[in-house]
Amino acid sequence: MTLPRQPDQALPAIAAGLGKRYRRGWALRETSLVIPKNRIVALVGPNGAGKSTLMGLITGLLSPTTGGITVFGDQPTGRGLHPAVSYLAQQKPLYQQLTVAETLKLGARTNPTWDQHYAEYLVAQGAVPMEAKVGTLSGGQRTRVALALALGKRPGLLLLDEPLADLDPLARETVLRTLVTEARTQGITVLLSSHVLAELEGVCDHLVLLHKGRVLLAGDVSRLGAGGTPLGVLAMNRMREAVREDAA
Ligand SMILES: Nc1ncnc2c1ncn2[C@@H]1O[C@H](COP(=O)(O)OP(=O)(O)OP(=O)(O)O)[C@@H](O)[C@H]1O
Repeated sequence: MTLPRQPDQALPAIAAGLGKRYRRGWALRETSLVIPKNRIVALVGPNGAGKSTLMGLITGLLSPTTGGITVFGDQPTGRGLHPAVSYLAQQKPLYQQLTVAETLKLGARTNPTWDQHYAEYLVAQGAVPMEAKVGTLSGGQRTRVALALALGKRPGLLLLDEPLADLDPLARETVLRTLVTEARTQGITVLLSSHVLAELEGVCDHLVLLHKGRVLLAGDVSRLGAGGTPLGVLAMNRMREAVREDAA
């Protein structure tokens, strides 16, 4: 079994001080963030707030216009993902014609830190048949395979860009429960973007709230909501405040 990569414990998972401008304007401005390790982070904000852009900068698929970003102390190279990072985008990167077993084999071929036993265990836990073609699986089963592919790499940081959007509420809950268990037991930092604040409640212990390309709130939920305010209420209150400030 391949041992999980152990990022330097003294370094944060993500440290950023940057801006990102597309042709149409700034998607992120003066974004300053430090995300410690071993957190399950809710990345939330309205449409167009800059969540996917931030994910793209962390993966190195995008590069900052100003400033910089580090992931476990390293600057993204732009030549593929950091070895300790797994990224699961909304459109799950799976080949419909491959079987689940062939999909995992591909994971093994492309990831030096691949843990086949662990990936098979995650698939089996979801009762997904190994010989089934990916194209014949249900949405929930496909998400389970995509998650096994992402976690089989044994990442230190897992980025999930609205991965549960096409699942029914029960499947969402099951996948989230698996995710939290694995993140907690394996010491994985997870950055999870979602519009459904309620489903992040009790799952995420750290909040990053973006609005119009700015960080409105960032930190551990226990610290931000000192009186035990739930994550969803914290985020909604701060967003309403920002809308009022914009209107004033
Ligand atoms: N490739 C691109 N070219 C030009 N503008 C872009 C590009 N990608 C994003 N943008 C713009 O940057 C801003 C932030 O977009 P981004 O996709 O990061 O937001 P988001 O928070 O992920 O939104 P959503 O919740 O709708 O997915 C938006 O104004 C968007 O129109």
